[in-house]
Amino acid sequence: MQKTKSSRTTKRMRSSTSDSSPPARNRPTNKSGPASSSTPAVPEGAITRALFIQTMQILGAVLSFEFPADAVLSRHFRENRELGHRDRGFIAETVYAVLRRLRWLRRLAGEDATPRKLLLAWFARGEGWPMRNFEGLASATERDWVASVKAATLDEGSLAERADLPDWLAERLLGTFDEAGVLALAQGLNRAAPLDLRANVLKLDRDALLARLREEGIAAEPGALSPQAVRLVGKPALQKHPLFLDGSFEVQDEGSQLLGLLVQPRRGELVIDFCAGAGGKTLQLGAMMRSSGRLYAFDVSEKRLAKLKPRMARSGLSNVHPVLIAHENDAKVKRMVGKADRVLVDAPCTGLGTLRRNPDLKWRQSPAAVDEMVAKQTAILAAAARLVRPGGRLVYATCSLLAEENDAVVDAFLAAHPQFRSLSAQEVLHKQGVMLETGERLRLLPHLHDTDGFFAAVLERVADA
Ligand SMILES: C[S@@+](CC[C@H](N)C(=O)[O-])C[C@H]1O[C@@H](n2cnc3c(N)ncnc32)[C@H](O)[C@@H]1O
Repeated sequence: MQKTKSSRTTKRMRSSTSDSSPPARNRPTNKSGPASSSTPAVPEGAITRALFIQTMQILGAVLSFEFPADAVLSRHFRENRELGHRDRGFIAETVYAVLRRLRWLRRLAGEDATPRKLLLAWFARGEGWPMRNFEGLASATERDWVASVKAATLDEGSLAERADLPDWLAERLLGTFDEAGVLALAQGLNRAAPLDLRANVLKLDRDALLARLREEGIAAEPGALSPQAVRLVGKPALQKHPLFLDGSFEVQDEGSQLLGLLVQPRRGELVIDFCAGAGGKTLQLGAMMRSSGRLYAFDVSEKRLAKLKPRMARSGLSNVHPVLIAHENDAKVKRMVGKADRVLVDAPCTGLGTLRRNPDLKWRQSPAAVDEMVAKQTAILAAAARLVRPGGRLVYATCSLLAEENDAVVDAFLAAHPQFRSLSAQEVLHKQGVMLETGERLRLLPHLHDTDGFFAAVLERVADA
């Protein structure tokens, strides 16, 4: 991507897209910084031509859907270190906004609209810019087009169009929700996610973390669901904060924290996090075990496991053992058959519950990808189940919203494995003070719980099986 200099600067903001470090994206304020002698003046609330072009180029790269949007943005920011925090925030927010409302924007701008047109349509209708803001950015002909977009009215459209979802996804969701439910869910998924922290209970409890943050002027509230969660009021930069560096907290969605509570590991146990990735849940489980017993972090991705290492060092945990496996039936897995007190399968999935953070996923996923995931999930769950000792617990979880990846996988597993029975997720949570009315299986939804979308089932291997 071509490098361009921008001038939308001044106020300190930041944008990081890694899942293991504090994020994240900024809300654009539509207020330009003071014009310097080297930059042309822009109307109040508008942006410079350079920033417009840069945003358009990145949007073009993202809309090829070759790579995840957060990877494209991270790479661009790495390669353009001169870009200020405010400009980064503006670019990231704008690209994400267009991805969220892509279907609507294509209806306004034309199905084959270029990134440039989509961007102009977003500023005109999504941001509601006045015509004067387009003067330095668009030609006279384009400004006529912008005026027509501003005036356009659309018919009601199909459910998928109204929900800004691909047809196949809206159809699948109709298997679980009614039309109003799909629309409410889609609206929840189109909002930006808040920033949640998890107190590392090995070092301090949630209330102590909250007090320390507030002492330093960071506005925060206790999480509504997880007793380990702190929800920040804004999105301050925390990557260099002493409490982050000393492992007092990690960034973790509050909904994701409930999965750790469903595993409910105890001191001295042998616990396996079968799909540990960069260890978001491993670290939580390790702290709940008070760094005792043995906690194996399996994953097939060397790159993801490598990201766990610095997090382990910060966390102060000494009970975590990362293990790279080739596949779910690796000999390293087989050695653990029947030995584990608890196994978590945080399965690879379509990730559709995380659309607040990864809005491009809805355009990148497909029915074929769902089928592929279901086959993988089924195989991983069966392999992981073999590790559970009689009387031990198995938790299957995804951040998908699709019944195919959730209930259907668990139902098929239970039908084929009579030695396992279902436990009530609600009861497991209630016993830990989380008074969520979730029923037998945990279902978290952004528009209802203000968390990412999660599903989890708690299973137990019967004692004499
Ligand atoms: C949803 S992510 C896990 C996220 C992680 N638990 C966390 O909290 O950060 C799913 C993980 O499953 C891993 N995976 C994929 N196939 C696997 C397999 N056959 N066995 C074990 N892990 C696998 C992926 O590499 C990925 O890291």
